[in-house]
Amino acid sequence: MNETAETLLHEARQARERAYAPYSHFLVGAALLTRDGRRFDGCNVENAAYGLCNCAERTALFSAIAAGCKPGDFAALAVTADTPEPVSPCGACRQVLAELCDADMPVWLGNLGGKMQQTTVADLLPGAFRLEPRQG
Ligand SMILES: O=c1ccn([C@H]2C[C@H](O)[C@@H](CO)O2)c(=O)[nH]1
Ligand SMILES: [Zn+2]
Repeated sequence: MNETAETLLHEARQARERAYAPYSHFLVGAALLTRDGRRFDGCNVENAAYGLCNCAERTALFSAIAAGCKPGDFAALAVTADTPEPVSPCGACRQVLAELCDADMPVWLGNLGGKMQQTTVADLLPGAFRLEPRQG
């Protein structure tokens, strides 16, 4: 595992501890790195109206956008949860990743046991729907 992946997964694990998940009790953390070296963390935030639950990945991406980042500004994302295998992002997050991140952006998926799987945005959602095509 490279140093950036290790650092980002460590931050994702810390962000996971801030998850608000009283309904599923499934805590997830994410850490997003921008090309200019900034970091944005995310955790899942649930709601009694279950459809409003927001995943860790989207929390990180949306807070980066809210801070002024633009699509394509991102270099890598790490996500972790307490799963037997590296956590697998949901379809909604894959769609948001496909819109905001470059197709070849690395995504590091981890678990608390230290397993790690490297993938990319395009591998997570091949043939993603887009109104304005980006590469991939
Ligand atoms: O990759 C994932 C998968 C699930 N969740 C959240 C959504 C919900 O709060 C809880 C159970 O699905 O986990 C994430 O944050 N990221
Ligand atoms: Zn999701």
